[in-house]
Amino acid sequence: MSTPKFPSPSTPVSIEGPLKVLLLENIHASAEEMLAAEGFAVERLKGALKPEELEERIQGVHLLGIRSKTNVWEPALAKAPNLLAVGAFCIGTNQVDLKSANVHGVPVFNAPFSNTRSVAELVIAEIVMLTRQLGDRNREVHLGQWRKVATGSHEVRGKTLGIVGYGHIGTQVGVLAESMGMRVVFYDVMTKLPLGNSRPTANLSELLESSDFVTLHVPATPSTEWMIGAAELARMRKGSCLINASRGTVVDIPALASALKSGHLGGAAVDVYPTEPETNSDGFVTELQGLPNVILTPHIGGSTEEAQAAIGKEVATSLIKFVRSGATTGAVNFPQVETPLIANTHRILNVHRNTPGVLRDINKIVSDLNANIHAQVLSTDANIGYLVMDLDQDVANPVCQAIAGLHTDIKTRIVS
Ligand SMILES: NC(=O)C1=CN([C@@H]2O[C@H](COP(=O)(O)OP(=O)(O)OC[C@H]3O[C@@H](n4cnc5c(N)ncnc54)[C@H](O)[C@@H]3O)[C@@H](O)[C@H]2O)C=CC1
Ligand SMILES: O=C(O)CCC(=O)C(=O)O
Repeated sequence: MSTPKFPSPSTPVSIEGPLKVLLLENIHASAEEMLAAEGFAVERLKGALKPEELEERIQGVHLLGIRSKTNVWEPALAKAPNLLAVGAFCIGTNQVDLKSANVHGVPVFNAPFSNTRSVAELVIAEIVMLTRQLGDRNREVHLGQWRKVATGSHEVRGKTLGIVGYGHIGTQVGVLAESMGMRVVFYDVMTKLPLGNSRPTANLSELLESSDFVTLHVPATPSTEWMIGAAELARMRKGSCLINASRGTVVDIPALASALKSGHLGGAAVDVYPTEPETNSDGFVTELQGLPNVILTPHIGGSTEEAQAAIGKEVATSLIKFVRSGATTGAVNFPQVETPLIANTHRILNVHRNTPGVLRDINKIVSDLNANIHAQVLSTDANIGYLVMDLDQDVANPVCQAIAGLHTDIKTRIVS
């Protein structure tokens, strides 16, 4: 295992004036309202930032909000010693280097199911659209062409839907599909409770071979990278359809384009791509453009007003709780601590390298400064320890300064 790249601060996090928040990618106004109501200085931008732009803009920022398109990697984290937390206003967190964020003492919060239903509903719509070739019929009539045909159009009732990744979204899709009379099978690396009449397949091949529609709902991980390539597409039934609203790295697009051009697949709906534009004004090119019965959408699976408003509130709530009390419950990359504030104390939040003797050194500082500990909670993972400590108000500041000077320190601040 490679040695993590820890930062070496010697002072507590600098917070002078209002906390600085940078929200990117048109995050819903509900988040800005909540964060501004806390007295934070919020800047909200419409688009994503390229890595080099982020490295520039992140300096001095305390809270960063992103969606799926801004990559938060080590070079940016290294330039943001005051960064307290990242809010991913979405489900996926593959765009953040979670390990780097962890060793920089930066918890990453997401919204694990606020847009789940929106994705599931889009997928259901696409199943019907694909089987009735609605995209093509719609385009033709707009162009003044009248092609009233039944050939190749089917009802979904009685057809088999194969769901790859039977998590939050996959299960919702399954429940909705059964209500339309579809037979549902699923494949997941974990053992999952089958909802309704759905049943698991023994492996991915069995699912591909037995489904009329295959829909993908896996996260972007090394195990899902290009998991649907030429070999997997060849296993799918002739005339069947593929739907990908998961991540662009899951499907080999050139292989999908070949399977569609050859007529092996009857159609596809694709919402996510290996490379996506950063803003709505950038152009976009994919090999799938212009192919018959192919629905292409611009990563809008979770883009409904309901989902975005809920995500804005959910992630802003996590960020505010973390700022005010250090609560890390729900952070996807951090030891979990949530403990009530104690009146008339000051709270020190300390992230440190998880090496032997750190707690001894910290407690020696506390003891040397004759400070009384009202509460102390430590939670650790392989690389870091996260310590929440409530002290008498008059000693908290010198204790915080001294802890930040330890060679094991990563990030320290006071909540008062
Ligand atoms: N198009 C869009 O706008 C949106 C896309 N997404 C994407 O959808 C993904 C899934 O979201 P959720 O259902 O909420 O996640 P989830 O974590 O609830 O479910 C994912 C499931 O995939 C399974 N899985 C992981 N690796 C697998 C593999 N190699 N083979 C088979 N199964 C595997 C997991 O065990 C889990 O059950 C997200 O990670 C995100 O990338 C999420 C929201 C919106
Ligand atoms: O709406 C977005 O920005 C991203 C949606 C998504 O892909 C997710 O939630 O993981």
